[in-house]
Amino acid sequence: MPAILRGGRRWIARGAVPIQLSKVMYMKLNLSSLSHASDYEAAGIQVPAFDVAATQERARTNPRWLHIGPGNIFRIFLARIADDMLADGKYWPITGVVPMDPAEMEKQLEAFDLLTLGVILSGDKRDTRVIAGLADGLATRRDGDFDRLVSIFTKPEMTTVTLTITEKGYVIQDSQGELSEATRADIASDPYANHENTMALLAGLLAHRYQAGGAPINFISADNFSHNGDKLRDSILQIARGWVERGALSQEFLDWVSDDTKVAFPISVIDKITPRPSEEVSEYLTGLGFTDMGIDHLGRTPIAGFVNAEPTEYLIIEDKFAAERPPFEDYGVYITDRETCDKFERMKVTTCLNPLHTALAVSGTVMRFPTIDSEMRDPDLAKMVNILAYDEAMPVVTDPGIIDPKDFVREVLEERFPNSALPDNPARIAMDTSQKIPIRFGVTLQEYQRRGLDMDKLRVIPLVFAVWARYLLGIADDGEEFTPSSDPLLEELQGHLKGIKLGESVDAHAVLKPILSNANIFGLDLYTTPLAEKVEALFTKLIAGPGAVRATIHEEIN
Ligand SMILES: NC(=O)c1ccc[n+]([C@@H]2O[C@H](COP(=O)([O-])OP(=O)(O)OC[C@H]3O[C@@H](n4cnc5c(N)ncnc54)[C@H](O)[C@@H]3O)[C@@H](O)[C@H]2O)c1
Ligand SMILES: O=P(O)(O)OC[C@@H](O)[C@@H](O)[C@H](O)[C@H](O)CO
Repeated sequence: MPAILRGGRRWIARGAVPIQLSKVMYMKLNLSSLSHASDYEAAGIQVPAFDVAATQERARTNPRWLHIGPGNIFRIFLARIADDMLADGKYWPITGVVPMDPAEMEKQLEAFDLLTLGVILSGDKRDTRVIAGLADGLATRRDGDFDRLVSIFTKPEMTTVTLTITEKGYVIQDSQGELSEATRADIASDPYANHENTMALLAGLLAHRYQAGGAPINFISADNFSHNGDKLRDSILQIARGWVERGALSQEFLDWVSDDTKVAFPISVIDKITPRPSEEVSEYLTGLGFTDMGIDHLGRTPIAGFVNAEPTEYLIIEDKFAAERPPFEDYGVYITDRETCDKFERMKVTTCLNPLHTALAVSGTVMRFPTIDSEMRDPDLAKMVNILAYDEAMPVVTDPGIIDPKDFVREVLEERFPNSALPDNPARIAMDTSQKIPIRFGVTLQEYQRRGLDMDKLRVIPLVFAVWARYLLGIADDGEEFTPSSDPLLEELQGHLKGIKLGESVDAHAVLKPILSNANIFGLDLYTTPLAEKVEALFTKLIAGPGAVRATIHEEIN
């Protein structure tokens, strides 16, 4: 939203109500601009309530909390919690570690002296704040940074590692469930080396820590999947075991990593819809006077000095720690027993939020909806996710006690997804769908099987699987091409569907069998359920020609 000059004063349209700034300001987000706090205040932007430069300097030599994958959710949620702690005099600055492209560290974080502008969007309100919880930054693939990472990792006072590296960051197997070639190469290599795969990197860093005395440590995965801490532990242990089996490390090291009083892997659930940076928010910040809040790209991924998100947030962590940790519970985080985490996770990740998101992601992309909220204004799509939530998912939800599932799902369907201020693109959510399905749908299907519930009644779950298969063709419902979001199995899956053309007949069973029978994708072989046959029939309808996706969804849910 551009700034408007009126009588020499600068006005910014903020929602419906223009706010007036006392003077025109042009600034960049960096440490030096923080010394002009009045400029920020004039623009209604909250600034850190502590000495950021001094904290950053101290954090380089006195690290306490390491975060791997300092992307958007981290910057607006965990880093904000750390900022709040620092403001209260609790010394928990974060050292961010970029495990992939060092350009992410340089362009998205270091260019802004590690600061982030957090913009919370709801209705016509935008609450903007400078977040300074990230106090040091490393990129493992940058010369010299790995050595510094080892030195930080071996310090006993650095007791907590958090992660937001996406589901695929934990995967050490191939699509057939065998150890991947890259993992086998890591196991064959020097444990103490700088490994590209994050699981091997962490296993190797633990070897360094053990060698340096083995101070206890906590690993908290904050990625969106079932039993994230267990998966993290399992991947790290498999690699560590491989090293021990070939004699590169001692059994004592493996015993230490396996001992949860020494190395703890609590499970967690994190919830805050954090879309990619939006052009509208970029323009709004530019209108406030920032000259560096444009959106750049790393490959296809948009990056920016700001993060936009919804106001709602939940973080639930299992009370299982081996070492001193940030005082999370004083900052709105639930520290609770495993059962409560489990139930919350089942509610959020496997039933009441993330599966609905994936349903909207694949159908919205194929039907070319620009945002999730615009899909929620479409009666068919809104009805589709309502059926999915209330009729198909809710039967397997158990109340976690800390929030009533009925309230949670109502908030998701009536407030959070329809939030028209939140520019969330279906393509973001469609990323890595093959990795998400086993968690977002497979867990529910397994629960149906376990409880002997009737799967034949399911209408939307098979429809979503069929729309996903249709999505993989890379042809939108208008008959024109689109580029599917990245997914580690994209090429393999598209290989099975090669040659399919809209309007031409196809043997749906033959082309879909290799996909629908893959228990790694669906959590079970769909041919052991009534669903495979339904998916095949739906897929045949969905490829009947342009407009068939819209027509099939309409027909199935009405
Ligand atoms: N964005 C949200 O709404 C949201 C909400 C709740 C939870 N999460 C969880 O957080 C994760 C990150 O989301 P985000 O929005 O911050 O994404 P992002 O793209 O902004 O950040 C992802 C981070 O992970 C790193 N990464 C990506 N692939 C990796 C790999 N294979 N190995 C190691 N590191 C890798 C990236 O370098 C980056 O630092 C999600 O996958 C999800 O599990 C996101
Ligand atoms: O972040 P991902 O890629 O695992 O999933 C995409 C979205 O469904 C997800 O990010 C939600 O926005 C989030 O889970 C809300 O808390």
